Amino acid sequence: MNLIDSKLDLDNDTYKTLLESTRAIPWKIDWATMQFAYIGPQIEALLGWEQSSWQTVQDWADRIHAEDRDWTVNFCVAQSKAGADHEADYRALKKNGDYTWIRDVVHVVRKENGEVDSLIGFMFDISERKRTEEQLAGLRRELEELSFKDGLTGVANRRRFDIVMETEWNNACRTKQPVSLLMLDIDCFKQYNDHYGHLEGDQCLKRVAKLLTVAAARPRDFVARFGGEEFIVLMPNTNESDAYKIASRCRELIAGEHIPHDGSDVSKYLTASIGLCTITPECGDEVRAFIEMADRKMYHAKQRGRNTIVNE
Ligand SMILES: Nc1nc2c(ncn2[C@@H]2O[C@H](COP(=O)(O)OP(=O)(O)OP(=O)(O)O)[C@@H](O)[C@H]2O)c(=O)[nH]1
Repeated sequence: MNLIDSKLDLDNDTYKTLLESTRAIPWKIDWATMQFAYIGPQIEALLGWEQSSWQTVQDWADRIHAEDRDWTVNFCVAQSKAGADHEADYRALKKNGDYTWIRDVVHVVRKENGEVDSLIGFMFDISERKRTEEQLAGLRRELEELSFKDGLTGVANRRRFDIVMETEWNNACRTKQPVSLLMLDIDCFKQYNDHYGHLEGDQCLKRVAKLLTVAAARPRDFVARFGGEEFIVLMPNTNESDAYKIASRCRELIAGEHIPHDGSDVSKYLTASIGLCTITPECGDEVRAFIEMADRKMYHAKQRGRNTIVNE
C-alpha cells in the first residue's frame, strides 16, 4: 500500500459522510434488477422526494419532464448497454410540481466478464447555469433582431433588406418568377422637418412605415427603410400590374392620412413619390442594377412633379 492509499484507508462511515456532504447527489443502480442500490439523502433537499421513494429506474424515469424523458432514458440505456460513461441534462420533477435542471454524470461499472454490473453516478443541480444560458440566448436573439431592425420605424433596416433581396433574387432566378421593387421617397421632407421640427419628422416616418406594411401585406412582401426618408418594398412573385396596384395603395394610403405638410410644393398634405420596377431575372442579371433602376424611376417621379408613380 503506498502512502496515499494508506492515508485514504478510510472506513465506510467516513466514505458515506463524505458522499453525503457534497452538493452533488451520489447514486447507484443495480443493472440486473434496475433497482436503486443507493441514492444520497441530499436528493430530498433538491427535489423534495424522500430518499426512500427512489426504488427503481422507473421512479427516476417518471420524474423526468415529459419532453425530456424519451430522449434521456433511451440515451442513458443505450450508452449503458454499450458500457460507455456518459452524461445527460434533463428537467427533473420536484415534489411540489416544479422542474429543475439536472446533469446526471454516469459511470458504468463492469464485471470481470465484461457485462454491465451497475451504474454509479452523480446528479448535479445545473438550474442556475441553465437560467444563465437561457438569458444569454434571449439576449443574443434580441441583439440579432435589433441589428436587423430600423431603430426609429421598427421596419427592417438596409442590412436586412440586402440579405432578403439577395435571397429572393436568387429564388426568382431559379423559379423564373417575377419580382417587383418599389422605391418610395417622401416629398419635400426637408421642408417638413424645417416647418414642424425633427421630432415631428420622426413621427411622420413612423406613420409612413406603418402604412407601407399595411399596403404590402402578402406574407413575403418586405418593407425596409432604405435610408433617410426613403423606403423600399420588395414584392416577390408579383407581376407588373399587381405591383402597380400595391404602389397605388401605398401612395393613396399616405395621401389619405392627411398629414398636414404646409411646407410642401405639392399638396397641403404629406405625399410620396414612387419608382416601381418588375423583372423576371435571368441568371447573371445584377441585383444592384435592379435596385438602381427602381431608384432612377423614383427620381423621375420627383421630376414629374412628385406624388406620383413611375414604372416605365
Ligand atoms: N426627422 C427626420 N428626418 C430625416 C431622417 N432622415 C432623413 N431626414 C431628413 O429628410 C430630408 C431629406 O431631404 P431631401 O433629400 O432634400 O429631400 P426632400 O426635402 O424630401 O425633397 P424631395 O425628395 O425632392 O421631395 C432631410 O432634411 C433629412 O434631414 C430622420 O430619421 N428623421
